[in-house]
Amino acid sequence: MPQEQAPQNETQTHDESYVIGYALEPKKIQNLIRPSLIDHAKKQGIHLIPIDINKPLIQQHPHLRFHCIIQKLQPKHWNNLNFHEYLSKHGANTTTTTIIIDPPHLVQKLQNRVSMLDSASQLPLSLQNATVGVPYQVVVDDEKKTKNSVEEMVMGSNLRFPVIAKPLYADGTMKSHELCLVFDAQGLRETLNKNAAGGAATPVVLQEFVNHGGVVFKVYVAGEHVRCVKRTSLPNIPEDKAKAGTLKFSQISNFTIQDNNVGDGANHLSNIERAEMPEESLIKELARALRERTGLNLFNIDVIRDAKDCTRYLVIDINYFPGYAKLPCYESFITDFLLDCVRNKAAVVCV
Ligand SMILES: Nc1ncnc2c1ncn2[C@@H]1O[C@H](COP(=O)(O)OP(=O)(O)OP(=O)(O)O)[C@@H](O)[C@H]1O
Ligand SMILES: O=P(O)(O)O[C@H]1[C@H](OP(=O)(O)O)[C@@H](OP(=O)(O)O)[C@@H](O)[C@@H](O)[C@@H]1OP(=O)(O)O
Ligand SMILES: [Mg+2]
Ligand SMILES: [Mg+2]
Repeated sequence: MPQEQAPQNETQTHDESYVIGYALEPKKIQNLIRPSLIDHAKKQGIHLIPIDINKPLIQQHPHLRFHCIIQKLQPKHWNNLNFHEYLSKHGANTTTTTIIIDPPHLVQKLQNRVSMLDSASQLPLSLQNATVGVPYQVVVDDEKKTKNSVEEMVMGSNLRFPVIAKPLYADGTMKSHELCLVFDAQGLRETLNKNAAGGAATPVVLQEFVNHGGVVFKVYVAGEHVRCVKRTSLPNIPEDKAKAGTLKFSQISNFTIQDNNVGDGANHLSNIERAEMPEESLIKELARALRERTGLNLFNIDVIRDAKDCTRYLVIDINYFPGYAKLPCYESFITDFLLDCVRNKAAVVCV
């Protein structure tokens, strides 16, 4: 359907026909809004319409009434679009409500690796004897770096090497995904002193590295819909094999076994194949609890399982609006969520 043309029943008459806008950056559109999704959604009465993220929404698609809008936006785009102006015309206090999925102030909490994990700490979850927690972590900012020696930082906390240094701000930039495994005090000194061109400069979080068998469980959440998949992770670091210095890496869970710089390819494949999935009830409870804690609908949770204690799960990362297209049959996963939003508006938290 050309962008300017409204779906035939655009003036909202047919119960089973809905207009969903997507306000996304070009890369996300390319990854997510594939013809297979557009076709599948259309068969369920959902028309997916692109929204230009660089101009006010009120100036776009004058003949369309959006039932719902999904978005992953930088603040400047949020300002450009001026949803508030649009909502004052089509918002909650009018008869033609448009719902915008997930408010930016809640999404922002996932863009800081401290507030992100706060939502996952002390979860009241203990199913089949399994517990879910977060790794121990400390923040090092410029002030702390100047005032304390590396030895003081480590000795003064419960941190033990190896640690992972992660940029504090997980704001979607390439830099925010540049992580560093740090094996000793010298490695930490180097990591903290890197300049802008050299990776993890402050502010960073230093997070306890937990051996977990080289597999990360990615739990994708879209409202009440939940799917868990296994992906590549860092291999175990044997305690008796002392390593020194640092190892930089980025977005390792996207690596396949063809990527030859992640340990031994064959071992990784079998690690992933062999790893048992967490109990479904645990995954569902975790997703439900984090939906409640974060107030968000669209996110994924990276979870690892302690290699020493298979009942101990740890949330290490939460991402807003992740790469759903990596899920098998993601088309129905996304469409079912959108149908829930438009049919049962009370079930979603929105702007
Ligand atoms: N505390 C930890 N212990 C062991 N491994 C970890 C830990 N934290 C992260 N990792 C490994 O590093 C990878 C990247 O870490 P993390 O998910 O925090 O980074 P990210 O850049 O935010 O990732 P994403 O691409 O999912 O947004 C994880 O998938 C996991 O393999
Ligand atoms: O597409 P985007 O730019 O949103 O990238 C997201 C990426 O999806 P993609 O790999 O399909 O691109 C996600 O991968 P999975 O967890 O689903 O594996 C994850 O890395 C997010 O953290 C990224 O969002 P960011 O943190 O950078 O905002
Ligand atoms: Mg991650
Ligand atoms: Mg992340």
